[in-house]
This record gives sequence, C-alpha cells and structure tokens, in this order.
Amino acid sequence: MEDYNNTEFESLLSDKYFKELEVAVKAVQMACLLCQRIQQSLLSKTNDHVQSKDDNSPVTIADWSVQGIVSWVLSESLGSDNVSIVAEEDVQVLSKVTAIGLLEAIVKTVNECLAEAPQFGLRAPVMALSTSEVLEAIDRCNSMGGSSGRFWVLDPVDGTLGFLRGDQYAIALALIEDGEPVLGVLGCPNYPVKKEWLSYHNGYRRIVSNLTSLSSESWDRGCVVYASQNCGNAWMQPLLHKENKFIWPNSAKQIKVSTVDNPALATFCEPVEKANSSHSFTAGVAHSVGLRNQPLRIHSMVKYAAIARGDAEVFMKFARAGYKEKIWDHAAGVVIVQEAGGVVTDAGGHPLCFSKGLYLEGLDRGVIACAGAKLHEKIVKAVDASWNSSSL
Ligand SMILES: Nc1ncnc2c1ncn2[C@@H]1O[C@H](COP(=O)(O)OS(=O)(=O)O)[C@@H](OP(=O)(O)O)[C@H]1O
Ligand SMILES: [Mg+2]
Repeated sequence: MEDYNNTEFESLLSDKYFKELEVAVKAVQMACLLCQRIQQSLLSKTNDHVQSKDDNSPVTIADWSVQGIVSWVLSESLGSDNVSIVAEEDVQVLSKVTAIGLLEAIVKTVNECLAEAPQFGLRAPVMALSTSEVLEAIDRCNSMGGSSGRFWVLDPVDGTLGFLRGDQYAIALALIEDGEPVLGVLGCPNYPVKKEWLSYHNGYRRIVSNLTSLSSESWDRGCVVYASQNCGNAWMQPLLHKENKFIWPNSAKQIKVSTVDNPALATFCEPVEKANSSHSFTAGVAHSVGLRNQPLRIHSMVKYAAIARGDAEVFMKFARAGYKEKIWDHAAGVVIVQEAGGVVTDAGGHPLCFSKGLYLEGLDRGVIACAGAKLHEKIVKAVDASWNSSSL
C-alpha cells in the first residue's frame, strides 16, 4: 500500500466520472457513519440474540436510511433527472400502514445523517426532510438496470449477517454505463485500515478498544475503497471521525493487489455462510493447488476490498445451483479489484454481465476474483478440474 501521491491522483482529476466519484465517496462515507452508530446501539443492547432481519430491526432501519441518504445526496449534487438507482430493498414494504413506526425511525435517522452533510463539504437540506421527501428519495431507487444509459447500483447494507453479528458488512455503490460498471465505491465500516488488526476477530477488537479506552481512531476502524474504470488505480480512505472535516480526497492511499501468483502460497477468501458458497468445493480446489493457508472467511463484499488491498489473493463464490447472483452484490467490488490490478470473471473466464437487469445473467458456475492474471488462469483451471467430481 502506497501513500497518496498527487501525480497518481491527477489521473482521476481528468477522469470523466470525477464529479460522480467525489459525490459517491462522500455519500458512502456518510452512510458508513450512520451504520456504525446503528450497529453500536444494536450491540450495546442486552439483546445478544438478534439473528433475524424482521421489519423493524436496526438493520432494516439502516438499509432504508442508507438508501434514502445516498439517493438524496446523489440527486442534490448531480440533479435528480440524472439519477436512476437500482437498489436491493423493495419500496412497496414502506407504503404499508403497518410500517408507520418503521418509517418514523427512518425519517429521523435520515435527517440526523443529512445534518452532517456540511462536514463532508455537501449541502444539508434547508429544513429537515418530511416523510414524503424521504419516501421520494427512497422511491427513486426503482431502476431495473439494463444495457443502455446510466444507472447506479446500491447495496445499502451488504452482509446482513455480519452487521447483526457485529462483524464485517459493506455499503456498496457502483455506477454502470451502457452495461459496464465504471465506478465502484465500497464502504467497509468495520474493516481495519491497518492490516495487523485483521488477524483479530472484530468482536475482540471491540472489547480491547473498550477495555483500554482505545478510540476507534487508534486502530483506524473502517475505510472506504474506490476506483474509476480504466484509471489503473484504486484508493482507500479511512472513515472520517467525529469533529473532523472531510477534505476530498483526504488521506487517500493507493491500494494494489498482492503480487503472489503461486496458488500454493495464496490466501483464499470466501463467504462465511456455507449456504452462500460451497466451502467443501473451494476446500477441494485449494487442496488441489497445494494451498495450505486457512481460508479467510469474511461477510459481504468486504472480500473484494480484501483482494484489492492485498490481504488475500483469491475470492471464490460458488452458490448452490439455481441461486442467481445479484448485480448489487458484485458491481462495486469488480471495478475496485480490476483497477487495483486483479481479475474478476465467472468460472468460464468470462467477465460478469451487468447489462441484463438485476441478476448476473449467464454466470458460468460461480465468481472468481484473483490478485493477477497468472494466478487467475491457474485457479480457473483448478476449478474446472475439480468441478466434475463435485456435487455442485
Ligand atoms: N443462498 C445464497 N447463495 C448465495 N448468495 C446468497 C444466498 N442468499 C443470500 N445471498 C447473497 O449473499 C450476500 C452476502 O454475501 P456473502 O455470501 O459474501 O455473505 S456471507 O459471508 O456468507 O455472510 C447477501 O447480501 P445481503 O442480503 O445484502 O446480505 C445476498 O445477496
Ligand atoms: Mg448484498
């Protein structure tokens, strides 16, 4: 990881999407702070057994509120006529009479968060947004994607389980133009900026910081990683801390994938839940290439950030037959890994297809992201060789 360098950032300054990137990074930074607060209050309750995403759960409030603020910030800065968003959550749910309490909590959370906009160099609403204005912002997230024009893709809280467990989750925002992801921004509110902290479970890091009154700054909790297509650079910024002012692009550092190209020396990264990706299949592939390291299991798209930052070399996701991968679970991560020097394809070696609506249509078996082309070629071959003997 190298320090921020003006010459490299020049390539972004002249980038076609520079304005969009700046607004997207600021919106995701704001959303990260919102999610950190909600996750903190969730974990400080005696309610240790929260394991579901019921209608009024904190993660539901976080999901909708992030959708509201990202949509509002993008529209305010870029013009609402230019903003079309595909997002995970279905707005119909909020129109139900039974959702009144939920809606009140969302409006409050959105307004608290938007009041902080000036800290990020953005305009806050003149008056607190009304319920109908919040609903209007959320309702803008009704695009169905497609192969032409521009649309944003948002996963407001990716890795619901990680969020509920006090572990990793991501806020993922990408811009797609004519079917191609051109910008990717991943907010990782619990992913440590310093690699040394990675070997400790997030719960442990939290306990240590409470016991020793280490502030979250001391272990640099949380970062935003981002990239613009064809810039050949990807960047990481720590999350903004209380009272600080966000200066674009404050303390951005360039990130690069690992240089390890021998699969036997690589670290594999995969979903935590074996229901989401076959652990036995990926263990078989790992074994076949002589890999000895334990897999790094991380909730959510933070896995893409881990590859882009060089914390792991291979990310594989092989869902059960019949499951269709969604575009919002991959778009941001793909741009970031590719610009950091990595390669992302399906198991047939084809690029992921973001132009056919909400799903990665035509995906061959699963997703493979690697730190470089040589390593990728070897992993694709190993997957092919293991596939026929697998039960997937
Ligand atoms: N059965 C199944 N198979 C594959 N993928 C699934 C499945 N169910 C859900 N999902 C999607 O996976 C998203 C969570 O990503 P991960 O698989 O990386 O999560 S985890 O590490 O297992 O927690 C998760 O994103 P969120 O819903 O935003 O959390 C889902 O979109
Ligand atoms: Mg998701």
